[in-house]
Amino acid sequence: MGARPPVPGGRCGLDGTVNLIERPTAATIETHGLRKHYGRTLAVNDLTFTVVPGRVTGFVGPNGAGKSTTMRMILGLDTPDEGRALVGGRPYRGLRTPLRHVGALLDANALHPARRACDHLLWMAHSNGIPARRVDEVLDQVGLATVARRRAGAFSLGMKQRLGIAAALLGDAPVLMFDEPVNGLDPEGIRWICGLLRGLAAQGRAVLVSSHLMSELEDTADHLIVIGRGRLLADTSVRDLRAQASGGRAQASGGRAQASGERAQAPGAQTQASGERHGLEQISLEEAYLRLTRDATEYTATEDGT
Ligand SMILES: Nc1ncnc2c1ncn2[C@@H]1O[C@H](COP(=O)(O)OP(=O)(O)OP(=O)(O)O)[C@@H](O)[C@H]1O
Repeated sequence: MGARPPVPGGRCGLDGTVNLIERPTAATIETHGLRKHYGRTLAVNDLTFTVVPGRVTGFVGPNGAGKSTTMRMILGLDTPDEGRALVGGRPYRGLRTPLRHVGALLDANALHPARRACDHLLWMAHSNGIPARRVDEVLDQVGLATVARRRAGAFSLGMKQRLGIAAALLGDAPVLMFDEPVNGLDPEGIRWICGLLRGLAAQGRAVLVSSHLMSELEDTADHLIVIGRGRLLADTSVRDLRAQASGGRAQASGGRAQASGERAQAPGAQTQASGERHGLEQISLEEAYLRLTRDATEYTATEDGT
């Protein structure tokens, strides 16, 4: 079925729907034994995890760990050498109207620079049987309503991120996936997206989000998939990861541990049951993450940067 071109009228100029009936998928992402090489680089190595509905799952790992590759395989943009990825129990490539099943932002620059923001979204909506009124709704939701008719190529990185998020929201999908969505966003924008992610999960959607900003994830994610060198290092709740790392710190407490304990006292830090049990101050999620991934970090700078 071909996409219909936009017509003038209204803020984004359209009202029309292409109806494609397809059974909605469940709100899950599953990977089973995913493996992917690029030449001699083993980017993803026997990766199995499930993202469940109703919570924000952070997808974290050092640079080059394989997060983007995994997300591309989930979206059928890369083919695994082994294993499979399913969205709502089905392979992405088998979905006729994929935006209705999974909304994703992988690369904010993946847009036609000469196309107006609203037209970019209208084409996506048409090809996925999504009512055109959703375009105005999502532009409002991401704060781009006033620049809807501007060419996307002239957008700043932060504006492109918002447009990418709008595209992900377009299909009202039960599964959402964002690859470093806070890149380029200002502090207000970062706060906004953290709230948005929590809200989407509270509606019962499965939300998978990669980020290097552990402090933001600490307040946003309920669960973490941690990978390093393509392998699964942890599939754990945020609470358990911090509690476990804090337990480990008890054997090696010192000045550094004291410092991280102080940080955990900051507003917003969660009280951890096991920490209280052992009479420990909790370390931050960032510290827990660094401990977990220190042997799986490929690219580290020397201390003085030389
Ligand atoms: N198209 C490609 N061709 C060759 N190698 C690739 C390609 N895409 C990824 N890789 C390699 O695969 C590995 C995993 O990369 P990937 O981008 O998935 O990691 P990442 O966890 O998303 O990293 P970052 O946090 O830095 O974005 C890296 O060694 C990377 O160089």
